[in-house]
Amino acid sequence: MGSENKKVAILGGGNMGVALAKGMVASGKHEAADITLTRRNLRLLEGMAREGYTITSDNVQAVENADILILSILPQQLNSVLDTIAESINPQRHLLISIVTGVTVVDIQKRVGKDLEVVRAMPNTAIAIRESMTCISSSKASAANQALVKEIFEAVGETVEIEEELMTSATALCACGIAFFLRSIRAATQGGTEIGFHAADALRMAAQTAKGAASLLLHFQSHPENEIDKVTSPKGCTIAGLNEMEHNGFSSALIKGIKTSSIKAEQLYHNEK
Ligand SMILES: NC(=O)C1=CN([C@@H]2O[C@H](COP(=O)(O)OP(=O)(O)OC[C@H]3O[C@@H](n4cnc5c(N)ncnc54)[C@H](OP(=O)(O)O)[C@@H]3O)[C@@H](O)[C@H]2O)C=CC1
Ligand SMILES: O=C(O)[C@@H]1CCC=N1
Repeated sequence: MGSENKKVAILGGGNMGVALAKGMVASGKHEAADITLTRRNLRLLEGMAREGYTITSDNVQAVENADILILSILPQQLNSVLDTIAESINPQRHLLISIVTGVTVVDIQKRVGKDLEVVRAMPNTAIAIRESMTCISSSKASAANQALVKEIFEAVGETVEIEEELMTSATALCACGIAFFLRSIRAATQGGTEIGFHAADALRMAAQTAKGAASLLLHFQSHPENEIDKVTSPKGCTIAGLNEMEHNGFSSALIKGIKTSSIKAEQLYHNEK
């Protein structure tokens, strides 16, 4: 049975929970009526209810009505949610997918106290428009559940299967990465405004240029330097600007930021306990 016939409970209807639900329905493989979203402040999910999703503050009820459970709460909120739902989890029925940063499969299984199949997935906010890069670690799940999870996330973007040990690295590169690339577009916009464009025009121009740059790599499957070499004319303005950025630590700042995020991702849950 494919994921389209399954009832899904997304525990934690915040930024990612809502984006994931919208992406799943936009894929055409899921109906809003088959997806339940939970959060404590239900008022903030009223818009989703109007779109046909079931909303509730009752995590136990959501679990009892679902086949697939998706944990989308913050690491510091996890233990209390798992303690609430543990008794209602039926390992024969439920598959649990966790997108919670820095929490391992074993952490979840130990807290629930049952031999439950757990798959970790790390999507990013582009899941709302089905453009996520989702890293999945599902090697400990059955082949059927591995296929199910892949199907869910392939409907909302690209997927890659990775070792669980690399999950926090994937968080830094792909989930936090959305913010890093957006900040670079924001900075380009500020530069564009300083050299003569209205901010709104500069933003549109910078965003489409960034999209074109990423698309070149994906389309030609080429290395960034190959594409950069095509832009940098001898004695030209691109190499002058690029070198000025590098003298100011452009690549270094990005590399250091990604490493810092990866270390922090590892600590989010384990330092809380
Ligand atoms: N944001 C991102 O780009 C990404 C985030 N992640 C991970 O996904 C998870 C969710 O992140 P994000 O959506 O950004 O965080 P949010 O804070 O936006 O969402 C968390 C949600 O959980 C709800 N919540 C808290 N306690 C409970 C509870 N007891 N029962 C039900 N719902 C509860 C909160 O609502 P309320 O307070 O009303 O209960 C809130 O809406 C995190 O673990 C994060 O690390 C992963 C990939 C990308
Ligand atoms: O900043 C965070 O902790 C979360 C995890 C990945 C993206 N946002």
